[in-house]
Amino acid sequence: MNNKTIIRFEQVTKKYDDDLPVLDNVSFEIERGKFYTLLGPSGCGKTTILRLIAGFTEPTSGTIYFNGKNINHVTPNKRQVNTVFQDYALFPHLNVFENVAFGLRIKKMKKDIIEQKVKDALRFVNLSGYEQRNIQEMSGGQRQRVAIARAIVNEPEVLLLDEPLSALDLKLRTEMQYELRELQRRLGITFIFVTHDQEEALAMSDEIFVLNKGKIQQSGTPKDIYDEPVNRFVADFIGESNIVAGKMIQDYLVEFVGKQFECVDKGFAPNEDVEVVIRPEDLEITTPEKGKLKVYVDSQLFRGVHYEICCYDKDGNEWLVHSTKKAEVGDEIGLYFEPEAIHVMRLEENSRIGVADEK
Ligand SMILES: Nc1ncnc2c1ncn2[C@@H]1O[C@H](COP(=O)(O)OP(=O)(O)OP(=O)(O)O)[C@@H](O)[C@H]1O
Repeated sequence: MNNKTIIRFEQVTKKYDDDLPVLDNVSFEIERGKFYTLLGPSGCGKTTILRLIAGFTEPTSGTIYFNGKNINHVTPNKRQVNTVFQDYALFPHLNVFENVAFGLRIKKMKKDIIEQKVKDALRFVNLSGYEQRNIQEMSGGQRQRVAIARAIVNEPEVLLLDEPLSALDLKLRTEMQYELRELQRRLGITFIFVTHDQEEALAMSDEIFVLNKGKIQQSGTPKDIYDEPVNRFVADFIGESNIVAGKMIQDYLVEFVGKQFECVDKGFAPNEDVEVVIRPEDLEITTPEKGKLKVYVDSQLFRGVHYEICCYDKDGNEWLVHSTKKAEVGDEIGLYFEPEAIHVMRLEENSRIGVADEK
């Protein structure tokens, strides 16, 4: 554990009933002052991780540390953590000021201190002047900000955000993404943000944990995860990918679709069966002779910035290409790619599931 670590999960398992675990022996570290995102499909255990951090539920086994102390049995109100819920959970009968002041009143703080703290929190979320408004008179985006103000007024060390943008329309959602990111920078505290939207995760985070079936599949910066997915699940879930079966002949040489290609990967067993990922934007359309692969154009869609071209090789593998060049349906074309565009992954069953587990 390094001295930046604020939260640590050590072999945490959570079972609700006698069912399969919702979280299965998960270990990871969260550092102070960074923006983390838990990303994964519905039911993968994201909210359960937040609930464990907040103290709304306890692990079935394993240990959760906060600032180096075991907090397994510490009640939620004793944790330096606040949560912003998906539905904001605001009190409809209280005005903006009283919503934000609620927790401070329960703590029996002095009136003038409460006033100062609420004012500061509302200023942070650009809602100065809205103190007396009814919650019903606030828009979706404004309610969202009240919910954030109510959480940060307690000066938590960690703010947990459970899909806080999912109720907003696309335009407002994008605006709030910028706002949240900026707010995290200004506050300098740790944000742990839950989403199932991969674009949102890539745009906002310092670090992403990709979860599936109660396990962390991969953790890293958005670029790490996009450029070097460790397995098929991550490659498929993050962005669009072409994934084909291959064989790692030796270091820096991989075979797929019956041909051998130079690549930048190493450390596999000789002739190890692998999966190969190439992103659609890393494929360049050429004449059939100049390409590294020959494919037939099956269909094409104009997507505004690029054409999305669907092709097939002689083995029947589908190749999706994003290109500013147009292709003709039915034509044979070449596909060119650099060695760096090839990402070699171990097969799912052997893959380094839970890179974070190894820390
Ligand atoms: N209180 C509970 N009792 C029993 N099962 C639960 C409970 N809470 C969650 N689960 C189950 O645990 C699994 C993980 O749930 P969790 O809410 O952590 O997933 P999630 O990744 O946040 O999903 P979503 O994106 O749909 O919110 C699901 O199968 C869910 O049905």
